[in-house]
This record gives sequence, structure tokens and C-alpha cells, in this order.
Amino acid sequence: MEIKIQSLDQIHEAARQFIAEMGDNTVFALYGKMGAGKTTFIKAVCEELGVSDVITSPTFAIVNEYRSDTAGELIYHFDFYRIKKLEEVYDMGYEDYFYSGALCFIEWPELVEELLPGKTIKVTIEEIENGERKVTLENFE
Ligand SMILES: Nc1ncnc2c1ncn2[C@@H]1O[C@H](COP(=O)(O)OP(=O)(O)OP(=O)(O)O)[C@@H](O)[C@H]1O
Repeated sequence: MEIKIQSLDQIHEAARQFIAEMGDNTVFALYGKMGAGKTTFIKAVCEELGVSDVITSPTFAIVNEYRSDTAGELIYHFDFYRIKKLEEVYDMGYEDYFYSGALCFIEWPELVEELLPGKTIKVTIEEIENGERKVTLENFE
């Protein structure tokens, strides 16, 4: 499944399309180069999910927690760019997040692939031309 985003003004529309495709999946691993637009897209999706609050957690360098009004629960946004050892991910108790049933959006998942649930959705974001982005969703396995 593919979603095209021609420019930033379409990002919320794209986020709504993405949400319509989410189904009962909860873990989304976002692949894409630096500057591809992973953070921007996750933020738009969270806004469309009714996120009003960013909660700073002790491990905020790795995970940010958002409270969603509509989903009525927490959403976790991970950035594993800076982790050096998988131990850091074990230490933060990744299972309590990835396997909690809460929504998880993961940037730089390459580093934690072996820890991801089998039902993870692989989301790839690439710039195609003139700033246009293509977002692709596929099953992880
Ligand atoms: N769909 C889009 N259309 C046009 N510009 C975009 C789009 N998405 C993101 N951008 C712009 O691209 C830049 C990088 O976006 P962003 O920080 O989200 O990338 P990233 O993939 O999260 O990068 P990093 O891996 O470094 O965190 C920002 O200036 C942002 O405004």
C-alpha cells in the first residue's frame, strides 16, 4: 500500500489515509534516510489521532510518550538513532512498549529489528522528486 505526499500541506490528509490503513496493528517501524520525513509524518499521524500532550519520560532521549484524546491512551514514539548497544533497549524494557498493545512508532528500527513483534508493519518513507514523499506500508515478515 502506498501513500503519496506532494507537499507539506498534504501531510494531514496523508496521515488520515495512513490511519485508515492501520487496522489493528500497533507497531510501526519507520524506515527512511535522514531527512526523509519520518518525524514529521509520525507527528502528523499523532495529531490526527488527537494527541494533545507530550509527556516527558525518563528515557525521553529514546522514547517520547504522547497522550491521545481520541485513542484515550498513550502512544510511544521511539528514536533509536543514538543507541549503541541492544542492551540499552533491553534496559528500557522494550517489551512493556512493543508488546503492550499501545501504538508504537519507531524511527531507526534497523537497530532493534530482532526485538520487533512479528506483526510489525514496515513503513518506508522516501523522497521521490521535488520534495514529494512516498510512504509504503508492508508486512514486516
Ligand atoms: N512530506 C513532506 N513534504 C515536504 N517536506 C517534508 C515532508 N516531510 C518532511 N519534510 C521536511 O523534511 C525535513 C526533514 O524531516 P524530518 O525531520 O521529519 O525527517 P526525519 O526522517 O525524521 O529525519 P531524521 O532521521 O534526521 O530524524 C524537515 O525540514 C521537514 O519539514
